[in-house]
Amino acid sequence: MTLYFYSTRSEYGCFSNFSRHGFELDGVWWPTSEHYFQAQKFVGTPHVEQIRQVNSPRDAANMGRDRKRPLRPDWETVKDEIMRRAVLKKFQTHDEIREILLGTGDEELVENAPHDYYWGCGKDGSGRNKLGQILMEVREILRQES
Ligand SMILES: Nc1nc(O)c(N)c(N[C@@H]2O[C@H](COP(=O)(O)O)[C@@H](O)[C@H]2O)n1
Repeated sequence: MTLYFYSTRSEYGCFSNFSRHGFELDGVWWPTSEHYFQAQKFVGTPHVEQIRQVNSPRDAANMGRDRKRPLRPDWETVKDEIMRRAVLKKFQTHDEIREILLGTGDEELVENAPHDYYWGCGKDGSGRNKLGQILMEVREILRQES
């Protein structure tokens, strides 16, 4: 069976990077994994702290996607690893969502994001579902740790 997630208000909403599950990484507290992921696009600049401090993950995403801020040149090669680090730390930090993730067993996890063909499955299901894949990798790591 495939388990789909997207909205933070629906079942498995805690799998979304927009879920309000903060964590400490790189010596500071991040309100969501979306904040961390978007901020890393601008590592070494003041935009990192600006994004960390915005209230909502939607605002963090809008800032991160705004190409008036110059994207770090190696972004395409580092973005998957950055997402993996953030998602792992999020689920290591919060017992209740770690149990939800482990409770999905070996089911396939898919981010049902209609406009995102990289992190999600896209409108027609043909997307790469990288976030779902990373969640399944993280689930395996957590299983080994438990
Ligand atoms: N809730 C939500 N809304 C969107 O519009 C989305 N694209 C996603 N997917 C998430 O977007 C993040 C990556 O975005 P960019 O690579 O900066 O475009 C990542 O958290 C996806 O899971 N979610």
